[in-house]
Amino acid sequence: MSPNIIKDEPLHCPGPESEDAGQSSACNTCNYQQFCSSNQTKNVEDPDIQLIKENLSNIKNKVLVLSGKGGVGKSTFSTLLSFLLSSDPDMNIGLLDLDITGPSIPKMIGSMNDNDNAQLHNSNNGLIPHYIQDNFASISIQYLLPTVDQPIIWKSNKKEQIIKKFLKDTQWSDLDFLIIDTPPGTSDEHIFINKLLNKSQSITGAVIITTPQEVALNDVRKEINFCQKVNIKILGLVENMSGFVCNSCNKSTDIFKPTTGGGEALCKEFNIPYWGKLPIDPRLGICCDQGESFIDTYPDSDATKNLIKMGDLLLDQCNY
Ligand SMILES: Nc1ncnc2c1ncn2[C@@H]1O[C@H](COP(=O)(O)OP(=O)(O)OP(=O)(O)O)[C@@H](O)[C@H]1O
Repeated sequence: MSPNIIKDEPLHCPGPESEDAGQSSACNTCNYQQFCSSNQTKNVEDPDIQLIKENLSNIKNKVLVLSGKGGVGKSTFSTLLSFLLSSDPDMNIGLLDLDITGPSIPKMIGSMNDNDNAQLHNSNNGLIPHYIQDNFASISIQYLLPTVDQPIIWKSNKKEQIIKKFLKDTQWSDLDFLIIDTPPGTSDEHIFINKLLNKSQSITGAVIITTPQEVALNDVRKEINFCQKVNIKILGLVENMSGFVCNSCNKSTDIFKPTTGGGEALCKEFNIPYWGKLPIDPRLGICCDQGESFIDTYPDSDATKNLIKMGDLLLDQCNY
């Protein structure tokens, strides 16, 4: 029996090739638990892995943006980092929106308005990503949907198919960085991207985003453990929404008192690089809503200055 014929798998099926095959809590109710628990499935090479490897061979660095909690600023950071890196005309940047059920990248980078229909071109040669500028392209499920407000309610196997399609069929040019914005937590998308990318080429590393709140920091521990378990290097941790700097008087207020600075403490605890803080800046949300580059619009802001330092740390770690 081949794993490909497994039908009606439970919602959180780890996949027959996963290390957790047959052993996760979702497997307890599955008819194929015994089969997946056996070692028969573990060495089955997915033929798509080779195709993914070939398709992504011209991408130097693949960086995941992760967080334990939702709404802490992953998409915002992925957008800011992509705009920042692409401000160097010698850099080629791709931004992959892996948030299949809640894609927000197209709006944040200004490639799609609320009334737009799909803009992605599905040619015989694969998916043509949407170019924001000559050296900055993006791909998102949003480009494939007929309307912006269409809900996406998919079981895990359909999500895996679309993630495979993005990795296997997107016609990226030679890229220096592919920034991959993920949904919160360690869900299907993380398991698939790790399975498909780590097997085919290796992921350069992950940047973890948190806020200073204890509740977010606790979830970051799970994210760190996930990265360690699947051998993804943690490039750095960013404490977002860390303090509010008033644009009129320049005074800084710690909104999440007394826990600000928790990100740095966590980095010391786990011995991972601390990349610094991004303050709450309402102009940042407005720029993302309008699809504008915050870095270009507010080059002298604290957030931009801190982002430039973070970009330098990334370039350093990737030997640029
Ligand atoms: N530093 C900041 N200053 C002001 N607003 C911010 C900042 N960071 C993020 N935001 C705002 O917070 C909201 C959530 O950000 P974002 O969508 O990037 O989070 P996310 O972690 O990607 O969310 P999800 O988990 O739903 O994918 C957005 O409205 C964004 O504009």
